Amino acid sequence: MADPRGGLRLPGVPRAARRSSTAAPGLYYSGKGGAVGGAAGRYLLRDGRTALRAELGRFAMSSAPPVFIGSAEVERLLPRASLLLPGLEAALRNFSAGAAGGVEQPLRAVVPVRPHGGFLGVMPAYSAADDALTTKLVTFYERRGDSAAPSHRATVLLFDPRCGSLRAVLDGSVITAKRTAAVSAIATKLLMPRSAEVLCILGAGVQARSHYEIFTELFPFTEVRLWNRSEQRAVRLASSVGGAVRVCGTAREAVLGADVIVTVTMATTPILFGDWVKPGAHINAVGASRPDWRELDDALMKSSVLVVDSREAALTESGDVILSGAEIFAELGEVLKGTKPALPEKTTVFKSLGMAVEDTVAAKFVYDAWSAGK
Ligand SMILES: NC(=O)C1=CN([C@@H]2O[C@H](COP(=O)(O)OP(=O)(O)OC[C@H]3O[C@@H](n4cnc5c(N)ncnc54)[C@H](O)[C@@H]3O)[C@@H](O)[C@H]2O)C=CC1
Ligand SMILES: O=C(O)C1=NCCCC1
Repeated sequence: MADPRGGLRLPGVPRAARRSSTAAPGLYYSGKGGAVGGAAGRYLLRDGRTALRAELGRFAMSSAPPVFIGSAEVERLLPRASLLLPGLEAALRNFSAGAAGGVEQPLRAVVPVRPHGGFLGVMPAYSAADDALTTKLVTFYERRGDSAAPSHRATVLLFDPRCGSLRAVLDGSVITAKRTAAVSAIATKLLMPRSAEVLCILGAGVQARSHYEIFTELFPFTEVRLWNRSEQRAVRLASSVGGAVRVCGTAREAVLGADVIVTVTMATTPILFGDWVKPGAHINAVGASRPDWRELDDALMKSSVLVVDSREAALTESGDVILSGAEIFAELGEVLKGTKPALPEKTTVFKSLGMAVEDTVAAKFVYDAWSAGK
């Protein structure tokens, strides 16, 4: 089987039944070379042998079979984060419109896994405008050192909103990387100074790459600077992206004079300080998603115009917002709608925590592209 994530286990279907069955409706895999079938099509088996058990038939008839869309396929169907911009802008506007916007999105539940320094986030949302219903399950673990294992892993479940049946299970890591960077790009378009030349990225992981990609696609920066706690990782990222990137030895060196700054680290104490920041710069603060974690210091938080994705989430989850006591000026959706001004001439901070409805938009985009046979 080509898809490295392997198969989804069907509830109530013994492994033996899955191994010895074929020619019946079932679970679909979309990985390249993976296998299989249309709506009434074949059931994929690890060894491709015969005879479907009765319980599998019963399960499969109860609803259309879900498709599994792995990371390589999500990447293929969503090659550029910028494809999400119109859908995300609409979703942000709708979210900030309250009930009239048709976005149902409770505050995410975050379960600490204390002995292992990890967290599980559960992020459900329904968007009436998209008629799409999803839940993302995302784990994030504070790294030990700078190990190569991903710190974040995610899966998105996409349901048929008409009846609640599961339509698709999608890799959520690519979706998370791209939708987060796209939302930062939306904030940047609205809030950055008029002539922005220097981009600075603090952090060199998954989000650093996705932010680099969309920011250099959309904006004409003349210089890109990168700093990471471990310089080796910054050098690796810089040499893999294809464009010119200056790796800086200190965060301060990277920040001084920058017009747009992106913080995408796993830091839990400030790595960006107000007295380094050029007046009028725009900052996308993407990390520090726990109430006691920080990326930005109090001076920067208090002296900037603060825009957030969700007020409720910022006041519950963001250490930078809660511990600094900074006042929230607007939600990004309010600025998009024009009910709050953008103020690009001021120093601005967009505090991003990530919203479930962003995953809804991205998952629907990927699923629709898959359904269209792209
Ligand atoms: N706002 C949103 O929608 C989302 C936010 N995030 C957050 O963005 C941040 C980056 O995520 P990824 O790139 O996926 O993580 P990653 O693990 O791929 O990269 C994290 C980077 O931070 C650096 N780092 C680790 N500990 C540090 C410390 N104590 N101080 C300074 N640097 C440190 C690492 O060297 C690495 O370059 C995380 O805080 C994550 O939780 C992630 C997904 C969505
Ligand atoms: O929105 C997300 O997805 C995440 N946000 C904060 C950290 C974990 C993932």
